[in-house]
Amino acid sequence: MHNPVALGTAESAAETPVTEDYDLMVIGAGMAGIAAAKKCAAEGWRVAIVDSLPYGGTCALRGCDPKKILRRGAEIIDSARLMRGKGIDDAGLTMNWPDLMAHKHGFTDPVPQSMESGLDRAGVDTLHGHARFVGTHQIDIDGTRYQAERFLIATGARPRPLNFPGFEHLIDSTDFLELDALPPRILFVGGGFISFEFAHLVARAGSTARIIDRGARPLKSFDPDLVELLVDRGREVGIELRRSTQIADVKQTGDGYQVTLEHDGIEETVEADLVVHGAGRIADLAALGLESAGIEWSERGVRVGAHLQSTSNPAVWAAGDSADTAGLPLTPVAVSEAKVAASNMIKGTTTAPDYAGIPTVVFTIPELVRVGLLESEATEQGIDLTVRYSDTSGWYSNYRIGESTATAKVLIDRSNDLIVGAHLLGPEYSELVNTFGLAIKLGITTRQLKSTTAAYPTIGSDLGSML
Ligand SMILES: Cc1cc2nc3c(=O)[nH]c(=O)nc-3n(C[C@H](O)[C@H](O)[C@H](O)COP(=O)(O)OP(=O)(O)OC[C@H]3O[C@@H](n4cnc5c(N)ncnc54)[C@H](O)[C@@H]3O)c2cc1C
Ligand SMILES: NC(=O)c1ccc[n+]([C@@H]2O[C@H](COP(=O)([O-])OP(=O)(O)OC[C@H]3O[C@@H](n4cnc5c(N)ncnc54)[C@H](O)[C@@H]3O)[C@@H](O)[C@H]2O)c1
Repeated sequence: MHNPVALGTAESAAETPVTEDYDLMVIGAGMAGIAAAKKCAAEGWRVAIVDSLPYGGTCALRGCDPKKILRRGAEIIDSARLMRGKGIDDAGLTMNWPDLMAHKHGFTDPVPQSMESGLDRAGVDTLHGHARFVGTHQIDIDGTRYQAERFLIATGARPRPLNFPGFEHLIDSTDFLELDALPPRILFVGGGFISFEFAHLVARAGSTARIIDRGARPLKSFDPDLVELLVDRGREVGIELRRSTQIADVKQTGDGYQVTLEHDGIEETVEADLVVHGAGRIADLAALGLESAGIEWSERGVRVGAHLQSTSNPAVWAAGDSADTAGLPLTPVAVSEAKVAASNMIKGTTTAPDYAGIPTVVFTIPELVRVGLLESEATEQGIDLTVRYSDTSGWYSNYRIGESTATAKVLIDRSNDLIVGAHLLGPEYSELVNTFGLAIKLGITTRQLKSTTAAYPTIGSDLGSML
């Protein structure tokens, strides 16, 4: 933790004294901000980082990591159920939510201190408070003013504001990951990552899950055939999906909620004990005073050029969920963009991030995975495709664990034998996709991939047969 010392006066008309003068100030101590701060400090730059919340950001504290710890409980319940009558008696097996939460806290609680210590060791000044631009090269942090030659905006994303009557009754993903108990009936607004992942979790914990999506197709960025298989598998464990349905309003009723749904002009009211926001996230920029620094932005993020520098203020860079780039709002993308932005600042270069081969996973049970192009995108690009579609449910790996929903769709460019997309639905396929990602990134042909030998029997040894 850094104690500021007053240095001089502000460069602009502002009269508040400027406390420090840095080579780089990073706003947001999530995965993007921390990666960039360390990289620039390693070059001998004077670097400061600030966050209004404990250090660690969404992924480590309120997203990927705690979510997947809680999912472990659901995995065990589901795995035992799949082995019912095959040697496992799952009668009486239950998820103890408070114990699972305590297990989660065992991971998340030490994160802020350990992140901050790592930054301290790297020579980065660690600041706390809400940052707001007050000039092209100045920010205010809770009444103290700082000046820097450059800024990296890495403020992440927040739930998209909703406007139907009663929206204030919804809890968001952060609240969900802190729940003391799971109530019996949970309704999720939106048919994306958050709703599907949480619905698969609560369904194994004994709650009923209902997902309301305003679109006809949930999980739109994934292969539509595989999404339908996942929806069917979800139905088997009690997850109900309503498509093309709007929320008309949410009313509190004693200790629960009445949610009025509207589909094709017809209204229907359903009961829920909890209503969860899974209707998308927007860049967290509205309270950052970007106008004071002439920084163009939208809800997609800070407008940046291909090398992540602001299109309107050359002192400003952006990375991760708060940058308007072609990269998806995912942790590996945030880290990769932050490293590219830092490298461009240090070397004065104009490198663009390379998003090729970065996989994305919906951590449902089983998991849904994508890397590379969708089949429709590849066809639109005129690629002469071979589509290798395999129902892998009967393969040894899935037979062994009793899973009856598993599929692979691999898209291969016939002209050069390169994989352009891989879409998988099945247990442990979130590990297998990393090999597909490697092949896409490094331009490994299917012939070369098939020439490698995996340990047997492993999920990796199924890869050759998927090609
Ligand atoms: C429930 C959930 C599950 C997810 N699961 C996955 C997953 O499994 N895999 C995956 O790849 N991605 C996942 N994501 C997405 C992933 O968490 C984000 O893409 C990633 O955290 C973005 O990192 P970031 O550094 O850009 O922003 P963040 O980690 O959000 O960090 C931004 C930081 O900026 C701070 N901040 C904001 N405004 C200010 C301000 N004005 N002053 C000071 N500080 C400020 C915030 O407090 C925050 O700590 C998930 C997201 C959610 C919500
Ligand atoms: N495993 C992961 O990598 C992971 C997990 C969770 C979140 N995330 C990140 O967080 C982001 C946000 O997740 P998310 O699930 O909130 O959003 P999302 O963008 O994945 O899905 C939002 C869904 O909500 C629907 N929707 C929007 N407004 C609605 C309304 N008023 N009523 C009904 N439906 C509505 C949309 O049609 C869409 O299907 C994701 O884009 C993802 O990048 C990633």
